[in-house]
Amino acid sequence: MVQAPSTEPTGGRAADARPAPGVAPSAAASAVPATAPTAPAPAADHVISTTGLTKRFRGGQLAVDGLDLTVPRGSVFGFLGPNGSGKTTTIRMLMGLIAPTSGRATVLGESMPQSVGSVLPRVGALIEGPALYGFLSGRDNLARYDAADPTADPRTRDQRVREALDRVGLTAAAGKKARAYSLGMKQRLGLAAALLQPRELLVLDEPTNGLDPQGMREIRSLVREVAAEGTTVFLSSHLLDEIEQVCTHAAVMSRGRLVVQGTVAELAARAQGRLVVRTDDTAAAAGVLAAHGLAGVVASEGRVDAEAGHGAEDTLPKLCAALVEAGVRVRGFGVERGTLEDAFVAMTGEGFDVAG
Ligand SMILES: Nc1ncnc2c1ncn2[C@@H]1O[C@H](COP(=O)(O)OP(=O)(O)OP(=O)(O)O)[C@@H](O)[C@H]1O
Repeated sequence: MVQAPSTEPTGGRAADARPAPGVAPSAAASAVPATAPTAPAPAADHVISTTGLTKRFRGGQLAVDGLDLTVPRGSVFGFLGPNGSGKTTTIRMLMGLIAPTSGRATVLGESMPQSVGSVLPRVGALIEGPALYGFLSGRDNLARYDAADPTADPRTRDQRVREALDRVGLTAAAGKKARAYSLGMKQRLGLAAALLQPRELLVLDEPTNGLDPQGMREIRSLVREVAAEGTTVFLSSHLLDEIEQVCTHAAVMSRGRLVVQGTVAELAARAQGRLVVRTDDTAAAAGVLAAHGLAGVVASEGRVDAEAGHGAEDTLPKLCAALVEAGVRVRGFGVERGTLEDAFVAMTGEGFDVAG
C-alpha cells in the first residue's frame, strides 16, 4: 500500500492532525485517468525504469528534467540528492500520485500511472512520514491501514498486524497511542504499515530524516533485513554516508537532473583519493610531489597532500623513494580513499549542500 504524502512536508508527520488516510490502490487508481499501457515492458531484472521522465509544476518550476533511471531487481537503491533536487517529485510520479509532464515510467514492469491499480498492491511505500491517527494505538493504526487494502483478508488481519509490529520492534508499545510515539517509533510504525503484506518493492522517501542516531540505525538495519529477504528497496536520502552504508546501487540527482547512476562501489571509485605525506619537511615534500606532476598540492601543518590521480597505486613506490632521496623525513605516506561526497563534488563541480 502507498501511504498518502501530505502536500506539505510536515503534514504527514503530525500524528495528532487528522491525516489523509493511506491511499488504497483503488483510490489512487481513480485519481489518474486510465489509458491502455502502450510502452513495451522493460527487462524483467529492472523493477523501476524511466525514460525522459519530466515534471514541470504549474508555477513553471522544472522539478524533474528528463530522468532516465534504472533500478535493478534485488538492489538497495539509493536515490541521492540535496534538498530540492527532485527526489520526492520523482517518487510521487513513480507511485502514480502525480502525473508526469512528459516521459514515461514503468514500475514492476507496468506503465505508471496507468497501471497504478495493479502495481501498488505489490509495493510498500513510506513517503514524507507516515500518516497516523494520534488518538489510536500503534496496533489500531496498523489495523486501519490493513483494512484500507482491498486485497487484505480481514480474517487474518490480527495476525498480520501482530507480525508487522514484531518485525519493527513495536510489540511492547503496540497499545500506546501513536501521539506518544517518538519520531523513530512513528517511522517504524510507517514501515510496519508498508510491510503488512509481502512486497516486491519498498519505496522509502528520506526514511531517517529527523531521527537521532539510534533511530537511524534501527531503520537502516530494518532496510537491510527486508533487502536480505529479496525485496528491492528504493530509498531517497540527502545523506551520503547513509547511501554508502546501506545501498548497493545509487543515482545522484542535482537540480532535477540525473548526474550519474551505478553501483555504490563504481560511484565511489570516481572519487579520486588524496595522496597524503605526513612530514615536518612540508616545503621539500610539496616540491617533490609537484616535480612529479601531481596536481592540487597543498601543504599544511605536518602534512602535504595532492590529488592521487588514477593509477596512483603504481606510482606510490616511486614517489616514496623520491621523497626519501630528497631528504624528506617521511612519518606517514598513503592514499586516503575518496568518499561519495568527493565524487559528487567532482561530478557536479558543486558542494553537497543539503540546504539546496
Ligand atoms: N507542488 C509543487 N509545486 C511547485 N513546485 C514544487 C512542488 N513540489 C516540489 N516543488 C519544487 O520542485 C523542486 C524539487 O522538489 P522535491 O521535493 O522533489 O525535491 P527533493 O529532492 O525531494 O527535496 P526534499 O528533500 O527537500 O524534499 C523544488 O524546487 C520544489 O520547490
